[in-house]
Amino acid sequence: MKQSTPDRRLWLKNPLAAFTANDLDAGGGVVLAGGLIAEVLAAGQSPATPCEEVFDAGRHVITPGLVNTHHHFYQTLTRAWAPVANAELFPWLKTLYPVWARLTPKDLRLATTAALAELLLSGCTTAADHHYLFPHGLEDAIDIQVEAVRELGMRATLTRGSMSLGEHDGGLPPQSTVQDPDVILADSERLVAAYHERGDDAVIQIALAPCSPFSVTRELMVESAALAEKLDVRLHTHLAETLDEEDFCREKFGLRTVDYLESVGWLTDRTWLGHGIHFDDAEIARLGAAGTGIAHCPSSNMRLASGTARILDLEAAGVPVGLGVDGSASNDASNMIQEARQALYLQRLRYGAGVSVERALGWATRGSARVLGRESLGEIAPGRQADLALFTLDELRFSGSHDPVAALLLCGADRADRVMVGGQWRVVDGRIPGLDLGALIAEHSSAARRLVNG
Ligand SMILES: Nc1nc2[nH]c(O)nc2c(=O)[nH]1
Repeated sequence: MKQSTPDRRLWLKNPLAAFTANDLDAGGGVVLAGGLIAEVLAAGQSPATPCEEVFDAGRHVITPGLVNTHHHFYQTLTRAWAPVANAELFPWLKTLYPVWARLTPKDLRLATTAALAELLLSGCTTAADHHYLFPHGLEDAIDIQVEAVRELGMRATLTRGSMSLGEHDGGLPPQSTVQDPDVILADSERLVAAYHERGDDAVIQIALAPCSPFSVTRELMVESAALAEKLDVRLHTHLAETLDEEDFCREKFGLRTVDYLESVGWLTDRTWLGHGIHFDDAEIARLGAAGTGIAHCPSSNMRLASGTARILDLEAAGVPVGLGVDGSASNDASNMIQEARQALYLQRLRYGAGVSVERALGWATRGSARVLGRESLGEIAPGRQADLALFTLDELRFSGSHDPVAALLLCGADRADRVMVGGQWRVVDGRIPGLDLGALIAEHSSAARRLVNG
């Protein structure tokens, strides 16, 4: 497979259509050089200087690489598991924790690769993961994930998740799944030193991610915020996902969720929150003033019947909004282009049919990049990273469609034909070069069976 090299310019010429996530017209295509977008050409324009390589994009709709802001990769091993198929969050978690506690290093490697491959094939170039289970033998969970990300050539924000509030102390998770806060904080510091890259072209970033109000002590939230400040990394947690969680916060801390967030020093623009559903008007205004981001997870929120996030109100208040597929035990897919469709339709139910396809694609691209603090991603503009997804409309599902960009979501695109990360092709003709998908599916499925059967 021919890859672009720093000294060669590649012109993706005359696409069928392009969504740039800004006002630029990319009808003439995009010129890439040195891992960056060098030029965005309006219809009829040619590159300023000749390009060594030209790719005819006449069959392709080009978008920025999609960015996923919330996931739990390991949960690909517990998709569509009958005991929790019809459960809401708290019983769902309580049934799944003991299963997840049996996770091995091999399971996590397979689950991470499966999740990343599925995301990549759906047009996703940057993925955030929230890994919060570190059973005995899996202390190096994030190290395993780093390897898998590098093998697939994607970008990732891997969050060092944690649980420290077990059942004995009034929390939800079994005692066997929680860790000592000192161990959590020391490992967090180690991971940032080992892997966190800074700069526009960063491949791996690390963030700190105590799991949720009902699985983490107040003290760990405070100490994680202080550590994130010291190390200058981002903070992530679940918040305002369900009314059960709201009741828990009131009973345990005597506070509503946003008051709790503020009381532990997390109401800042360093933080992004998974879900963010149950906020009142005043809380939305406070989140907007603070610049705290939201990972909107529509499929999961419908699957677990958690509620509908007030995304347009959040955006109007200044909250950065991106999309997350959430863990694959509550979606149960890891497909970013489908998630954009789910977001479009769920938000139309709340706000009406005026919510546009472009707005939903904007959440999946530029919005998500902003939520992860990665403004060099998520947009087709000169100087941005050359992370792109190219979709064809050759399948039956698109036949008879007219507007190619609208067709992506309205006709239900589910797979990219080509995906590029930092100027390198990572998906070609709908396949990931070098990945034996059949073998991965066989091994991953067998690991999943072993895991649930104990
Ligand atoms: N959707 C999810 N919500 C969660 N809260 C929590 O503490 N863990 C989870 C999770 O895995 N998924």
